[in-house]
Amino acid sequence: MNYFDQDLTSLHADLVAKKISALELTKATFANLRQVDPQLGAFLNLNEDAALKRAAEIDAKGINPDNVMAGIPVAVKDNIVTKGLTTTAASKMLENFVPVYDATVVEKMRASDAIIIGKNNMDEFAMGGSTENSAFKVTHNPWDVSRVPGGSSGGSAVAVASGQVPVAFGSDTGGSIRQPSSFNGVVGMKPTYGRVSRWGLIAFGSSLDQIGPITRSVKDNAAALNMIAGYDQHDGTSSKQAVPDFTAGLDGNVKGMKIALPKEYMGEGIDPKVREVINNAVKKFEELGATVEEVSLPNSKYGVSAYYIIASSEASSNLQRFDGIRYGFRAKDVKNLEDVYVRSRSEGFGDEVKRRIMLGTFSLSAGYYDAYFHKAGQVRTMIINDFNKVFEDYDMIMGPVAPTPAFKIGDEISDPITMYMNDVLTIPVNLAGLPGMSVPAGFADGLPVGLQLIGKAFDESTLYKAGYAFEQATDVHQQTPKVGGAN
Ligand SMILES: NC(=O)C[C@H](N)C(=O)O
Repeated sequence: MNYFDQDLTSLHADLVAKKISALELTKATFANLRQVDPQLGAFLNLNEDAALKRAAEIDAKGINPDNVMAGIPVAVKDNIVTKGLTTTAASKMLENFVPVYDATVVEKMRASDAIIIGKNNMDEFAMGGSTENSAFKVTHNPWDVSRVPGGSSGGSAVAVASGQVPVAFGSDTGGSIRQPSSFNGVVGMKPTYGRVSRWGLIAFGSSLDQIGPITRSVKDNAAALNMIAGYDQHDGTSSKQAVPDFTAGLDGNVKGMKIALPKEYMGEGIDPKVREVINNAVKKFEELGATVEEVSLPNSKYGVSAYYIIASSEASSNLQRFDGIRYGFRAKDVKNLEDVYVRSRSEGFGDEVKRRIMLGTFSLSAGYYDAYFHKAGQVRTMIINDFNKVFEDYDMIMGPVAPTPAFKIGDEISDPITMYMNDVLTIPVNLAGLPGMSVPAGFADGLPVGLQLIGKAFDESTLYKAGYAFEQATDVHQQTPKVGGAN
């Protein structure tokens, strides 16, 4: 069974009415996955035995009619630790790593009786925008298998887009949920920094990383965020802000909403076909009674440079723990201690990860710190100020997610700067810690294009409200990709 014709509401109704059991649903999910995923490669490892056992337990105790996630199969990006289930971050360094604890989000999934189906492919340690940096496999875009799925949460976005699971969880440091969601025609939310616990997320850029849901519809996305949001004593940066019900207020009404369209997001470097899709979305919002006005985020253009200094600096520190001693990959036939470090890290990490470690170590080193890391922090403040100024007058910002639709596998991987520029429109949102969502907006030459909605801190609700209204007014989200509908 694929999930193209079902959403969480209808699945939940069927489970409660016992039209299908959680066990039958789980079995059907694996049966379909075995047909579909060999063509796509969204999963790195499956959790089949444990999932079937868990589904039977959930059936035995009964589906809670007030919990829409009960008995629902979900997929999890492979940088989110799962107790007893291999978690590799798509790195040779962690090829055989079986965590001894669950990430807080995974604990919440288990507490909600969601069923973890497996772990999704990604760029190694979440560094990349195409999933081509995985040490293990290539993931293909279900709309055109010669194209990348985006990244770094490419496997999670493909698992949902191809109808294999109704919900997947990714992480977003500079666009890693939103860009693959845009490339695959699904809904992806990067929540406000602090909204979701990072405990158990294998750290990349700790001041930027957030976990968020990927789904086929806005309402499903809101329900999935309900499950994972909230303060966690294990994550000092998680927020005590009250968590609203994100599915409330989805009424299709955006009359009077004031929306800002940054001119920098629609200018040079943006594929004209992407711009056309976004312009049509603007018209749709205006028809629905919102006002859309052009604004400026003048410092956006410095975002990519600042991000690759900040994120790489944080990564160089976070990845020090992979030293060949404590856990993870250790090189064979080593001569001495230094050889353990050097060879384990040289052989265990892929090229992009090494590039970031070197970049980060350089920008943190004495003599360069002020010129790079400190300066990048100042740029970050300017970007935050740009957003604050716009949000004095507007409820929400919108624009494209990425400058282009999905590109061909192999086309950009040898050119890091081109790859980094993919994130030019998503990175500022992470630097400012704001919520950002990709909603399917249309197609360019048969490839999905996402609309990015950016909100005030802790105002995911406005994004869901607007995204829902847009979704109801278009049929884009009902289209299905070439690969996925096996049975
Ligand atoms: N991790 C992310 O959010 C994606 C970004 N392309 C990066 O490589 O850093």
